[in-house]
Amino acid sequence: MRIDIITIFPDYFTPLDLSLIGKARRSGLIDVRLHDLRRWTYDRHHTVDDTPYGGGPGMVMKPEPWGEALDEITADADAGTPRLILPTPSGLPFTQQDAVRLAKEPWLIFACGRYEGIDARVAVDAAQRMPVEELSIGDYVLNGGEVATLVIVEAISRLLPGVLGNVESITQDSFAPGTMDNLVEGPVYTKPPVWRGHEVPPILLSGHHAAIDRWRRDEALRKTARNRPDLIRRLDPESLDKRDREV
Ligand SMILES: N#Cc1c(-c2ccc3ccn(Cc4ccc(CN5CCOCC5)cc4)c3c2)n[nH]c1N
Repeated sequence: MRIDIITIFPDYFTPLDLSLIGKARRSGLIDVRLHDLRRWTYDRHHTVDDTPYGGGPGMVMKPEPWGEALDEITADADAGTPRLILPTPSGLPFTQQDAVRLAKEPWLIFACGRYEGIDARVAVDAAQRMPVEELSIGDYVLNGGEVATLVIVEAISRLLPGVLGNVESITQDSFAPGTMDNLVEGPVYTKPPVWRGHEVPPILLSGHHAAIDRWRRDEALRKTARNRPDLIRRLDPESLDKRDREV
């Protein structure tokens, strides 16, 4: 997968040099290319913003640099057609299902806005040449699209074959379609068996795998009911067995 990221703060993305994503980049599994938007400005101050038409608070990102940046980056005809991802507070909620869907894309471009956002014509113009998605990572306000892009890139990259050593951890993920029925994960434990007087639940040391699986599902149901009752309501009643209903 090729990922192009356009931003005025390229240094925000040094975390993509680290850990499993950094390893995937070095092995060629993921081709991440960072672009400083100011490269497509020509005034002395490398201006990327201006006052909003119609008044209002803050500044808006000018369309010209974005248009030229996207033109140059997408001119690479050999790479096929990219999908442009625009993080924004007003975007569609980004979900695990979106991560699964976008992980199948060969080429993504992320436009990281700042200030009060990017001139709306940039998305309209880009949509004439490629699919464009406005996505939000949650109902809280950030200062720009960089953190959201890091979140989305990590959620997608970890699903790519070869990036995570342990494929099973993907299938056991919360929100992963299928296996855990979109339940959140229950508590996890490791050695020592007793720590500061706190014991690991004995069932986990029993070696009875069917009982352990049952206990884990019970704990996932309990935690989901406590922290995410909205997910419980969405569960297909057919997916709950008699024991589940007793939890
Ligand atoms: N994904 C994601 C995000 C973002 C996000 C993503 C991208 C950009 C680019 C600029 N910003 C700052 C910003 C703050 C507030 C507002 C709204 N105001 C606009 C003017 O009228 C008042 C209301 C817009 C832009 C961004 C924030 N925040 N939270 C998420 N889940």
